[in-house]
Amino acid sequence: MPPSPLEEDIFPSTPGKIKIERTHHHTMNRSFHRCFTSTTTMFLWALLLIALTASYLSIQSFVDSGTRFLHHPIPRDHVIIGGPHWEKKIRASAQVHRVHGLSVLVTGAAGFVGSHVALALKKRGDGVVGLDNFNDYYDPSLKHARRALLDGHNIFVVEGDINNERILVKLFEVVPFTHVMHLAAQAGVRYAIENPHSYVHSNIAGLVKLLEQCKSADPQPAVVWASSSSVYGLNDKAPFSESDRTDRPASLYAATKKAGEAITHSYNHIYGLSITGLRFFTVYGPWGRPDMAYFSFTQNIRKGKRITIYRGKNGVDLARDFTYIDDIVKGCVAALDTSGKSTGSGGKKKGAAPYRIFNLGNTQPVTVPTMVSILEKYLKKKAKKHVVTMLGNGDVPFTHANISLARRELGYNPTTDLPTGLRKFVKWYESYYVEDHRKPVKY
Ligand SMILES: O=C(O)[C@H]1O[C@H](OP(=O)(O)OP(=O)(O)OC[C@H]2O[C@@H](n3ccc(=O)[nH]c3=O)[C@H](O)[C@@H]2O)[C@H](O)[C@@H](O)[C@@H]1O
Repeated sequence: MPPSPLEEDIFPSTPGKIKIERTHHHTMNRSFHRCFTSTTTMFLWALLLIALTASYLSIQSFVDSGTRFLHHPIPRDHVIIGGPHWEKKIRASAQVHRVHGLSVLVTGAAGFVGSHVALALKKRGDGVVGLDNFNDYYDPSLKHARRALLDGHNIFVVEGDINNERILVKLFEVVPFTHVMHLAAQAGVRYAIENPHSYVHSNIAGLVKLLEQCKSADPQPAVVWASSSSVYGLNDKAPFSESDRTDRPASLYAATKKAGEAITHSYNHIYGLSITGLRFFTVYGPWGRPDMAYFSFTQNIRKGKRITIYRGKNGVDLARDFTYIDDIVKGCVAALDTSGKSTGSGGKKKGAAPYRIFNLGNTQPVTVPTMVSILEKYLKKKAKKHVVTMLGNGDVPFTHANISLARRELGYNPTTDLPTGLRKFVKWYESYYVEDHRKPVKY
């Protein structure tokens, strides 16, 4: 007998947008018929219905006010998890096509870094299965376009949340993954003020769900995951080294990434999971995230709309160690290749396993106004700049990576400077949005 497909929960695992299910529909219909027998009872029923509708609407507005900032996987009832057809697709996608190739579960595969890493792995013959909840933090159509790209390379992206244990269990039942590249997260530094709970949901609860699955798997996979340069927080010793202080986060986003480093350490210690955390420094490039400054600036400069440039204390320009996506991908792949094995199985540790953290930056900080002037040159248009001093929004004044450790251990060697990388980004942007007539969503 074919296994019965598990349909994705009607109540998505990400809280929020609740679909009201019409239960007991037929039973209620019958009762209505019995009761609507006289005009008086009809009138009373009408009154009752009005009262019920009013109280339903007020409850609904209460629910909305509590959850309106949580963004969600777009509920797609047709998504089926499990069943022979689904399993066949997963196995085909996870098929390894080279000697000693890896079999990798990439979470956040429809995301910016995830889609690039998934493609790079597949192209060299590794097996890749993607997982992504396609939430609406930014335009989901871009995520679906990235998925289509992966699909064209025979990479199957499962639509589901890392918090959905049933999906994780099922995936590991079908494929004995050697590695997990964990890139699914709630990104964005300043958005944490608006929507703190989504950071806890994805970056803390989701991470633990995934690690629970990895620790119980047999064989245990090695885990490589995305931390962030933001963990350095108020550290002012430049450039930032992995051994510098990371106990003064400036945003909740940074705090959840720092918590992730501590959480992964405990799984490494207790269960023998091999862990590598990568501190990414403001990654940018083609197929990037529309919520990031370089992307939304491009969009607004093209349209002649005003852009807001944040400035730090005493009128100091903010600076970022912008890192090009291709360099980051090489760092991710090298981290997978050098991860070493997890030692445990089925939740039991058998010995010490590697626990590593690396900066993946570019080592050349550039100020935000300089980044804007590079864009102006490529877009052949002046930006309408609105400069504001912004304090306490989660931003740090500058980031600057010391990458000696990644150079030594991963052979990481970034080669793309900001002008070169932005030129490639603008070229992609114009082909994607202008030539293909897609409409960018406002950010
Ligand atoms: O390095 C990292 O770990 C982080 O890099 C980026 O965070 P951020 O550096 O804040 O990137 P953007 O949001 O693109 O901002 C870049 C710079 O532009 C500035 N900015 C942003 C938006 C805006 O409207 N105006 C503006 O001046 C920010 O203050 C910041 O200095 C990513 O968004 C995070 O997800 C990532 O974890």
